[in-house]
Amino acid sequence: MANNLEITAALEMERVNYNDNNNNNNNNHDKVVEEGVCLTWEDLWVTVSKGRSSSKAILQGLTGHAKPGELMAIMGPSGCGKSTLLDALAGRLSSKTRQSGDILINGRKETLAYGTLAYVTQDDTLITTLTVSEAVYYSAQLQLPDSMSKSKKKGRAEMTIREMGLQDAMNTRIGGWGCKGLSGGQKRRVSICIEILTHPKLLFLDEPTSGLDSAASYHVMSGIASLDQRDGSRRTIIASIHQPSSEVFQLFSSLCLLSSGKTVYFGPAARANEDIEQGSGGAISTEEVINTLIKSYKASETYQQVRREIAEISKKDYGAVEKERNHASFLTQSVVLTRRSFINMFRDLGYYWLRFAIYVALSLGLGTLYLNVGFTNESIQARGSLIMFIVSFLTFMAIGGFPSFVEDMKVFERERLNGHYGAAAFMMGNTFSAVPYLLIISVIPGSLAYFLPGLQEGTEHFFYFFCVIFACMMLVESLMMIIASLVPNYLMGIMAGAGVQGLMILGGGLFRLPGDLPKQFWRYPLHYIAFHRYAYQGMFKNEFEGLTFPNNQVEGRPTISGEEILRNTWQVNMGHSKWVDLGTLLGMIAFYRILFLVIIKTSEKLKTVNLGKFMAISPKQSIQVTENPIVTPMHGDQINNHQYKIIYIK
Ligand SMILES: Nc1ncnc2c1ncn2[C@@H]1O[C@H](COP(=O)(O)OP(=O)(O)OP(=O)(O)O)[C@@H](O)[C@H]1O
Repeated sequence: MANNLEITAALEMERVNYNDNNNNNNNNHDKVVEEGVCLTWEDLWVTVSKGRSSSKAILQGLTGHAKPGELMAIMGPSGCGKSTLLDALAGRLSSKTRQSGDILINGRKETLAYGTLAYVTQDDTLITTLTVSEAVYYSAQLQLPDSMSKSKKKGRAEMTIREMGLQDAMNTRIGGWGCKGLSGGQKRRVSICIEILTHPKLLFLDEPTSGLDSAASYHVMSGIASLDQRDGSRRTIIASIHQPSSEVFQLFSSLCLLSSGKTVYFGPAARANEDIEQGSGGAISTEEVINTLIKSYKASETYQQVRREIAEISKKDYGAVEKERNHASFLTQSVVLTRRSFINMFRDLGYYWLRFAIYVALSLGLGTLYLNVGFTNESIQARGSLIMFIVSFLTFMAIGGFPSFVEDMKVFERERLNGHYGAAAFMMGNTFSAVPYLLIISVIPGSLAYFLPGLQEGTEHFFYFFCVIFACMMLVESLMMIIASLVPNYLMGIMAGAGVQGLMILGGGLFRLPGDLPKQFWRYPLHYIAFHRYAYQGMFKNEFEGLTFPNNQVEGRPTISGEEILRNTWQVNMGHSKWVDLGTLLGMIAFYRILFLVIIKTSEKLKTVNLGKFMAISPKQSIQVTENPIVTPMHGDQINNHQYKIIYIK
């Protein structure tokens, strides 16, 4: 932990850097080299296909620009395409949509480095158990390069929190059980802090004031508006916004007003009212005004002015955009994510502690039910059913952590989409952070369930028992993470998880002995892929091998050996040792985790085009057109008139 002196020094350095930046910017103005990112878009169409032969145009030929130092509002009624425009400009459209037109950076096709673009989503998916300073500092560690010292990262985090006016809430937890936490506006500002840590040049905000009252909206928006003045880095900020108050509206320098995916007004926010009044040509109702404006917009002087400005932008020298920025290494990200997740689990009572208490209670229940089970012939059945309960039900209970897994996935999806870290680092953090808790559950409740009934004596036997419980719990958690990455909500996840585990328990070879399992499905493949099979068999060998019981069934044979019971009663495969069964379980953990990684990597490819990186697009240069592009009729007349190209994004 960096001490306060170091942090103060780092804060001071950040300020000096900002001032230097400011001076450089001013100097650059003298040399007519503009700083920052200028975004232009021309004839931008976005469509989604509706069935085989038709598609719906969400954005219809939009043209505009956002310059450095500008705060632009995208406004319009619900469903007019604000979020779609924002996503298109940020390169985050889902791969299900199609896009055509030019989106350029500083008049050119450029790729912005990681960290120079940020996107603040509408939902505040935050880890609620963390305090504001922890949440922002963990993010700083995940995003800023390893070469930056800890104290500098801490300084950057603190500076950003102050920039967004959250200094008084620095040590307040965001939310969580039994904690009032932050207000909606404060949460929104934490989300913004997390995204601006890298000092992005281009900042997108999707409805930053949604759900907030007018005072909170003003607080959030004035924080955003003043970002530029505070660090002088001439950011280009674009925000979609719904019905802002006049105070909030005055903070914007330009406005893009949409209706049904078309431009109603584009230009300086201060002139909007006047221009709209003039352009509406005496129309009275809002609908009439909008229709008149849409019709006249492309023939208007305002539109010609926008086109002239775009042409000018392409001629201006904005200097080179940053091509590459350093990022925290995979190892750092894995360690930070493990630590963050560990703390989250520690503070979230429902995650492990409640489960731990229930495990203790159940294990005490088992201990008293099977107390000193003894070595009678009846104890054979008792030992068997005890193991069956432990392997099936105690591990099944890991399903209780499912809502938390879903929350983890939401945070991951936001952070991953914004390019904070990779899927592999998340998988590592998620795997290792759970290990200490599962070890505690395996040792303490495991000991109660083992020693109270008096299962087979010996350190090796208990060690094996503990390893199998631990492996099974890791497996159930891994399985649940796979399910969490596939289902849309936790109710469906819990049902799917319970269903899959129920089938595996049935096919494990205990409720129906392996030889009696129907061949189709139950034996091949279920019996072999259900981890319960290896857990049951390993646990049975561990318990029965080496023991002898009285035989009260066959006359003339006073005893029966554990090996005979395994072979004849439980049909256990004695061809390999119990350690092979344990090894198989450990191998399955690795397999499940790799499968989880593959699924999240595949699904993120399907969901979006860019991850954290932004690539300006131009139909002529950067987008690959499929060999035989199917040109879908899309508001046919307009397409033909304007000769739009339909472009398929890879
Ligand atoms: N991937 C998609 N598939 C189908 N329709 C879509 C898709 N994305 C957006 N739409 C539709 O396009 C229209 C515009 O959606 P968008 O979310 O951009 O509107 P919005 O102006 O941001 O609305 P709101 O203010 O309510 O958030 C809506 O009718 C929406 O249903």
